[in-house]
Amino acid sequence: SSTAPAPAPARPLPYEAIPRSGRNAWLNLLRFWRSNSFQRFHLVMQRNFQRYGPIYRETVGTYNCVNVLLPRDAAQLFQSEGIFPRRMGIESWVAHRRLRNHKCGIFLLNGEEWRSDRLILNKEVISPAGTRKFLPFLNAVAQDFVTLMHRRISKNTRRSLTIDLYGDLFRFTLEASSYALYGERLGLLEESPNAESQRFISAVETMLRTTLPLLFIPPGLMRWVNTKLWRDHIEAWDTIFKHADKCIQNIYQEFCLGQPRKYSGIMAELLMQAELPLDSIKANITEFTAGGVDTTAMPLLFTLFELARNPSVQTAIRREIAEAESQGPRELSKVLNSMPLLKSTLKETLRLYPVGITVQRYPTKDVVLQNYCVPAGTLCQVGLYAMGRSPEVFSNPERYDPLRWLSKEDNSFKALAFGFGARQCIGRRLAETEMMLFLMHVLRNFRIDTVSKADIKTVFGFILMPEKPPLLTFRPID
Ligand code: HEC
Ligand SMILES: C[C@@H](NS(C)(=O)=O)c1cncc(N2C(=O)c3ccc(Cl)cc3C2(C)C)c1
Repeated sequence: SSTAPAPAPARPLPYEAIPRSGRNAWLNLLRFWRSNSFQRFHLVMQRNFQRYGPIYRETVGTYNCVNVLLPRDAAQLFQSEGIFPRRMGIESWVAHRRLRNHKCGIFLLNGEEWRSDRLILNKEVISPAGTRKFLPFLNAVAQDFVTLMHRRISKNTRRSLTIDLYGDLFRFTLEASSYALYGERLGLLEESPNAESQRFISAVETMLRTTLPLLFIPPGLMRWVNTKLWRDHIEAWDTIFKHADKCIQNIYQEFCLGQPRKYSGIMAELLMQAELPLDSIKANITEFTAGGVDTTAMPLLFTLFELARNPSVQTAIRREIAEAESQGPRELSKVLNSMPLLKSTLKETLRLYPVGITVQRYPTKDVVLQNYCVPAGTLCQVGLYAMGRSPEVFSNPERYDPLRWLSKEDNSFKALAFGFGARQCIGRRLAETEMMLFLMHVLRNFRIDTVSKADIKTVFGFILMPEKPPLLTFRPID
């Protein structure tokens, strides 16, 4: 029998017809500014998707953006990113680099400049070969963290330790990423962590906190509206660059005196390859140093909290770790690849607590999203926080269930916490490896518990973070 012709796809609706949140851009900005909505940006987006549907347009100040949350629209968007994918720039960061005559790292570069640096850096930072080289460095630091916790527990008779892990996690991630980058231990996990590195950690926090209000206002205006905010921002940046410069000088000095024979970190490899000029190496290593602290510490805190309030998941992971260990001594990367549940646990944490709450692109050609025609060059972003908690995308979204990632279900374009494609997070392998090794050693040595089973409220401070850090209890496993 003749099959009826498939209905012609409806002609895409015009861009102007996309539902809009709020009418007047400047009124929006004022409202945002007054109600300090920046910190709840992820929740505002989630509510807007519930109100307007899977696509809506937002104009806040000079910022105009199309927001989507479904995997298929993310796929459409990435298909039109071109060979020089671009996300929204951060004016205030670029302004600082110009002020101090520093080069920009790949995060701030675009076009050919970005691509040439990125391809060179990929080999040492995100490639499997590069990852295998720095993996033992991360493992040593994860083991030292466990030693530090045992030392603290042995100091009290209760044989348990209840602490706010915030500060310790920042010290762990800075110690680990610095060791992988510079091949040098900062000594942050010893009794008296040195003050200079502590100052660096708080400078990264200050810089991120002061970035937020600057995101939506042109810094030219900002300098006059709120000079203290601007001054704090610049001061924090100067501290960050001074710290990174000191680490780089140490390595550069030794390198000039004689090339190290064995692998001594990402920075030394880049110096030896000499494919990037020194000022480009400095600009990128500084980004990696600062970008490797909060971004990796937060998901660890959220994972420990979720495992504390989901003891059955915690037990299942502990069993997987024991199983992986019982296969006898193997190369560490093979051990990590034999722990799918642990890897899915990280995915589950990043689904509910995506460090970067959105992924942004400017499509290079017109793209159809939710049957609307979006012109090339329009800023579009995928709301990761809203997607991760949308019942349209994930069944029982509120349930912390890492096994969902191991089911036969089609999860394509659902795990976007590290972005997508050629411009995805270059620190992805460093972060994943660091977090897996940390959790492997911590879970093998301690049972994690928490009193409060209530959800953690999150705030957006350029990084998604807990409003109040949870209190966790560590009990040694004899
Ligand atoms: C060592 C450095 C480093 C670490 C650690 C790191 N990042 Fe990144 N990340 C970067 C850099 C650099 C970029 C910019 C890459 C580019 O533009 O080519 C980036 C970009 C991203 C992007 C944008 C990707 C895109 O497709 O636009 C996301 C999302 C992201 N990171 C998420 C994360 C998450 C989640 C973590 C930790 C759980 C993390 N990052 C840890 C360095 C890092
Ligand atoms: C949170 C998320 N935002 S995103 C990229 O998705 O919009 C993110 C993901 N990966 C890395 C970062 N970084 C930082 O934290 C940071 C600090 C200081 C400098 Cl000099 C460079 C950075 C980068 C951009 C590497 C931030």
